[in-house]
Amino acid sequence: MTQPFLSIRNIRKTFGAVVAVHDVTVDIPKGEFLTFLGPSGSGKSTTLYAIAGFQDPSSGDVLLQGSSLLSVPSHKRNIGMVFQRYTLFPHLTVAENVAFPLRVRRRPDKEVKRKVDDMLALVRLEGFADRRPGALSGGQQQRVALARALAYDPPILLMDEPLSALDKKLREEIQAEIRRIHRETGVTILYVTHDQEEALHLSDRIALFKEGRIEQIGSGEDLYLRPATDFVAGFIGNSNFLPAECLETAHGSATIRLADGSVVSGVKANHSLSRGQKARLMVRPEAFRLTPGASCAELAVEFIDTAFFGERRRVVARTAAGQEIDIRPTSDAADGHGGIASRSRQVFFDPAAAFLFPA
Ligand SMILES: Nc1ncnc2c1ncn2[C@@H]1O[C@H](COP(=O)(O)OP(=O)(O)OP(=O)(O)O)[C@@H](O)[C@H]1O
Repeated sequence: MTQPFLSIRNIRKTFGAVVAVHDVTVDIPKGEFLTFLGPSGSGKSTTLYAIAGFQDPSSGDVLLQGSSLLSVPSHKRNIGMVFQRYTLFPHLTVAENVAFPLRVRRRPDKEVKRKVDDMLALVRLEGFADRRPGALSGGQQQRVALARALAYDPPILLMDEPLSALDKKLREEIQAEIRRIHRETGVTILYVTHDQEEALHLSDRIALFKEGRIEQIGSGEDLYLRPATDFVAGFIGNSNFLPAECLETAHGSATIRLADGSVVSGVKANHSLSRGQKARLMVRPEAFRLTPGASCAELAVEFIDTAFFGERRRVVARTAAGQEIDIRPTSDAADGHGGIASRSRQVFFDPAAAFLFPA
């Protein structure tokens, strides 16, 4: 087997009685864009800091091409870093900021000048070389931070919520830039965010953290289409969880009773559930249809509200059991249903596209 480029082995980190990271293991191939996603306090930053060398793990190891980094001081790990808060030196110009890591490494003047020009071109800030950070927008400052982090060609770039201080439009713009820079440089990126859209947009793979552990790791598609647990299903994308009771399971398929008394068979069940066990059926809002289809299950609802969102319409409905659910039919499928409120009707879903989890 080929040796992984970067290997995080059973990292655990405690602060007194607090276990920030329980046990995190992940192998990262060279050139991958891996995102640590998860709610606040789930251990993403602590894991990143163990790789950066800002915090020693209580146990476990971090290996770069097979060699442990733990005894290497942070500034000698050759890892670029970009953080949430702009960490530029305010008294230095943009060019001097970008040159800083090269000056520290005593690179010749000519090389420094060339590299600064290249980096400013990479982040599209040619012409800003002589400004000071205070005269730049937040987005421009983060681009300078990115240029500085990449100036000495580190093999790994760590980014901890680098866009969270920016507004939505700017965030999306810089996300596209980060993708381009990742493509052009081939640098291995580990990125921390609690924003699932950002994670889906940027990453080759996402490691979803929960309470100091990785709950599931895979492509955005894996996590969305094949969530291993109800936590993953609830965190990635939108979801409706309908309370259910398991009536029968066989060969990965279950028959269940929903709270309104209706019985649904052919539900995909990856977890072992026994007869009578309480469960939760997860149906994506876009998996509901307004017209029946082959082998679709039906659910009696009342439409409460509906709004137009371009390609899709959002419908809020209430089941006969009194639960509000979110439905996102395509707008053309919803044609003629748009203005209907407070009317009882059926909605339909394919049981094989729904997920059953233990309650
Ligand atoms: N220096 C510290 N001392 C004590 N507890 C800490 C310290 N650093 C982190 N923690 C705790 O460890 C847990 C994990 O924190 P961490 O910052 O890794 O989470 P996170 O997933 O990055 O969260 P966020 O998205 O809010 O930054 C939290 O409960 C946090 O309070």
